Amino acid sequence: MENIVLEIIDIDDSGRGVAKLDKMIYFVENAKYGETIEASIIKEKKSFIIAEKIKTLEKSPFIENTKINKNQLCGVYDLYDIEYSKQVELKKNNIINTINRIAGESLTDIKFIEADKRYGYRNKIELKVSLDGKLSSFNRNSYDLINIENCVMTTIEISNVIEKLQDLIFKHNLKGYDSLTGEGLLKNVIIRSTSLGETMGIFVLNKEYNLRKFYIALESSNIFTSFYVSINSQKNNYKIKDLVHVFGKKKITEQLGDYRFNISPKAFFQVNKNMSYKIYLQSQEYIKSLNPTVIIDLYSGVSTTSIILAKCAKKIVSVEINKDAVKDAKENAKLNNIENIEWMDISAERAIDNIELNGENTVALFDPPRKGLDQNIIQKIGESKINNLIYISCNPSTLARDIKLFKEYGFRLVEVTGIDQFVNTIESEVLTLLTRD
Ligand SMILES: C[S@@+](CC[C@H](N)C(=O)[O-])C[C@H]1O[C@@H](n2cnc3c(N)ncnc32)[C@H](O)[C@@H]1O
Repeated sequence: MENIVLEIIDIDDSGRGVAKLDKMIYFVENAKYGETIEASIIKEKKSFIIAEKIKTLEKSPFIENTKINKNQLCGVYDLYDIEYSKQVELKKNNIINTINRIAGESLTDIKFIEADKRYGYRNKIELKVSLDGKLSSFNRNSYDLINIENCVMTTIEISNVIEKLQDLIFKHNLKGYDSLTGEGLLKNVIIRSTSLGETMGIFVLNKEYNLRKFYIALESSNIFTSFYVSINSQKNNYKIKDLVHVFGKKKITEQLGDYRFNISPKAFFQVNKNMSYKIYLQSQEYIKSLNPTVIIDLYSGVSTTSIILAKCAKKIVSVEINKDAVKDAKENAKLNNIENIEWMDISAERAIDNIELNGENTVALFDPPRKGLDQNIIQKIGESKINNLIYISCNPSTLARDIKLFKEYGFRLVEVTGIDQFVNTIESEVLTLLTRD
């Protein structure tokens, strides 16, 4: 089949370039927004075609000369060299089009809170290690490793850790891990930082191994405030299993406005400190306009939202499945002198059957993982007396699906706010307010 010429007019949710030709939609990996390419067809479906980029014919007019190379990205940042105003336009359109298409809305514009920093914002990173000990990151959708030089998207604290940690790994001859053979030692290096200058490190090892000398050197280098190790021998599984605390503090502390939060290694915390605070402040604005008696905070993590909203209601019910996060949350409430939160350390799906949903003036707030809400939760809320919902999401598609379902129970979409939490990627955080009479 002959190659075709495509102009990339959009970027989809998973970062692929989107083109239209003869009324057909094309998706192309690694295509830049705004460029014209030569491509070959890989797979033809009824309503779309997957194509492969052969070469760039005309460069995108939106590309900036950032001088950043792929060894400095340390992850997938499809928009890293696209000018910021275009990134904002793409993200806004992505949110608007997704909600209109899936939830049947007709939005023409939404509020969008732009990022305060283009680089140096990520407070968490996961790195892999090649067999010769080089800190690396996975290439998109594969186990291929890209050796890293430094990471332009991470906080300065994490960049400093990476530089010193690499030296120590080389000095002690630590072996990484080979995904093909399943051999080696150091599989995954997770690094977190906070704006108070604290850092946490977690090594995921392929097997038990005596690293005493390395740990002593690591501790005396003062790279990490807190350090843990986990063993996971399952082939190509890089996740944290049981954790062993090796040295330093057990938790690190972050500050948002006047609030402080202790975070344990398995607990979730938003990856962009400044922008996440804006999410919480926007939620607070919505809550203040609703003036509820009770707030039900489902998927509450270390209760960041519950604590920031605590003074706006008589009682908060905070629901989170991760028991470590709930322990942190209880400690965090004390740390911030908050006394009106009740916790449930079970799944939201189970909790929804045990929470009073028909009390006076209750608002439900959701902040689920990417897969969105369970149908049972939507049904229980839909059949309850709750008339106001705040839904925070990092995935516009599942958010839109759930909005559509809430609309069947009489809710209407009042406001949508996009927040640029994941700068230089197509992803955004989206905050919505839904109400019914
Ligand atoms: C996107 S995070 C939001 C956390 C918190 N609202 C924040 O802003 O930091 C989603 C949280 O949901 C929790 N989670 C995942 N599945 C859950 C479930 N089925 N029930 C309750 N919590 C769940 C995760 O552990 C995580 O803490």
